[in-house]
Amino acid sequence: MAKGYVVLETGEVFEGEWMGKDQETVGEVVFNTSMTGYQEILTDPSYAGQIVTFCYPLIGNYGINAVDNESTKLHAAGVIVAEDCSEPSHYQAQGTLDEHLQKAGIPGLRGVDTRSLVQSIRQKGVVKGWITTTAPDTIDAAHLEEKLAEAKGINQVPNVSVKEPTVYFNSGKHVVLMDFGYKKSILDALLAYGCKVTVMPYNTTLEQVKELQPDGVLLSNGPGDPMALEEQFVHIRDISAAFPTLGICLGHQLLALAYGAKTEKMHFGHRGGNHPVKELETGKVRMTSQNHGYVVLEEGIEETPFSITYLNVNDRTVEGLKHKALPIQTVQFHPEAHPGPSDTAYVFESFIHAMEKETERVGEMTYAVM
Ligand SMILES: NC(=O)CC[C@H](N)C(=O)O
Repeated sequence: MAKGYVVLETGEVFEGEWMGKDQETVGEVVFNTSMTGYQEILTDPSYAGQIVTFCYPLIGNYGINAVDNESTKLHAAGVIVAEDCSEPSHYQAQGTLDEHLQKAGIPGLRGVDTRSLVQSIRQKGVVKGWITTTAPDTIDAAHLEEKLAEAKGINQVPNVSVKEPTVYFNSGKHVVLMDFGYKKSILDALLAYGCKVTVMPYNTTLEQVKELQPDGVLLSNGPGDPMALEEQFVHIRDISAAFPTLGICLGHQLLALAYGAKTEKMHFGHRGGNHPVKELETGKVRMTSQNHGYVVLEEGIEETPFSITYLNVNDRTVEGLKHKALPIQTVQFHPEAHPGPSDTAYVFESFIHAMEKETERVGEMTYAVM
């Protein structure tokens, strides 16, 4: 098997064996600590343009199946694993990770010292990397810089968002799902609660949402820097002021920014299935699924109409917000899980409840006028 290398922006080189598509790649090198869920992670549009390093030492052991996709394609730019299992064992398995990467056109490396690679990212922060077969001793700084400049930019949302509205019919509350790169599990969670869902492009305006007469709006997860979507902030603010709103991950960051909060890039982000968050109202700690590289800053929240609902137990970063007057709630973590624990699935219930309360409130107002 051909040798391959991941060459980091810092000049560090990690060696491995080539797997997947026979084609070089560049992207931001991030790591995920989940023990399982590699298929969901690689198909999550939030990873568009990133090279995902799996911390868990054995990946691919239950193969790739037809049910765990979070979207219709693999979005990660590359994959790095310590050991890749070539003989998966699972009743649903339809192939190996390697085969799947080849078909999807995604390159990867196996046999990499992922512990050292992750330690380096933890120390120096996320950096860009280049997966290549070029012998590292022939690469000079200018060549590396030129290659890394090919990495996709921080605004991948227009590439992953739907272009046309898509409706999923059901009998319950009607939710507009603003698609910044939504995970299928978010749609599935809404459908499981009986919601009718209209998936709308990321740049939908208040007028367009109003025409659909929804009961609520959900702003999805998605790739890149939330500040790259600055021109949408005014629309996001208008939409969220008009309907009960839930923001998840990128959706949370966008809502916070739309109301005047600030975000920053984290040193190496939160990506994994066991991030503890504390609900401030109850003091309860819950395990959450996470995947983000940016974070809403606590400083400055008091100048916005939001209060903080959740904090990360490990680093005290903001994990959730609630508008003080309007039915707007946001979470940085992923209540839909996939992969990871579903301890916070109740967030969807609370959103349904907010839509029901709003229907009641509007009903009472109509009754009072009559
Ligand atoms: N999963 C997400 O929505 C990620 C949000 C954003 N792209 C970040 O990395 O912080």
